[in-house]
Amino acid sequence: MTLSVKQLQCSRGDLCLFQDLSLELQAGQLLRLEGKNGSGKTTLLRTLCGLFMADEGEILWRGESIRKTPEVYYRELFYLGHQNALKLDLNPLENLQVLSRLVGQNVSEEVIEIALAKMGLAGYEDVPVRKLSQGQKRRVALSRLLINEAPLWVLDEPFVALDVAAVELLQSIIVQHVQDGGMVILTTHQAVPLPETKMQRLSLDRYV
Ligand SMILES: Nc1ncnc2c1ncn2[C@@H]1O[C@H](COP(=O)(O)OP(=O)(O)OP(=O)(O)O)[C@@H](O)[C@H]1O
Repeated sequence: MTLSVKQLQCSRGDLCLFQDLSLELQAGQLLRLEGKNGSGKTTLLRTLCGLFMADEGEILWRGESIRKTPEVYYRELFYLGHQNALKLDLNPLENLQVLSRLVGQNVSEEVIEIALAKMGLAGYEDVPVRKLSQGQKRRVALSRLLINEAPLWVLDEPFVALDVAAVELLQSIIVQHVQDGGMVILTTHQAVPLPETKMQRLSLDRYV
């Protein structure tokens, strides 16, 4: 299981954010993407998820272009962007049910309740998401990490809005996923310790 990025170039308008960017990530590895505000981290993550078109280069998953076999790639990819992608009128349980059905998963209510409880949301299962705090909303979105089956996680600033306990919890979930042979690509401006021996770092500052 390998993700290969070859000579990628991305622009926003007339501004070239990065070019000739290549990387390779294997099972059991983590990539920490670094760079100042506006350097193109979100653009790169969105490009890796097929949500933004690169000017040049290619992205291969298991040796095949993600454009050629998108159904394989999207089954094995979990993307969490800045937005939590939650329906405010639905409660956490309903949100997670809908979101897992969208990716073809049928997760039982019990499994979702366990995930919510692990994320510190026991007792909030039936509360409409609009009544939750920012950090609680983020915790609902992050509960998806505990129920999805994708090996490749792409996480854009996952630690934002979390308190110290939730940061530690998320850290341990990421470490466990990597230990289990999964792959994680993330950005964070926070100094969160992650397992150095399994981690690659890539700074976009050298591309601008
Ligand atoms: N929708 C858009 N249209 C035009 N330009 C955009 C758009 N989104 C982002 N940009 C520009 O692309 C550049 C890279 O933005 P991007 O969000 O990828 O950076 P980032 O490294 O994730 O930043 P941050 O650390 O602030 O989240 C910025 O200069 C930004 O202004």
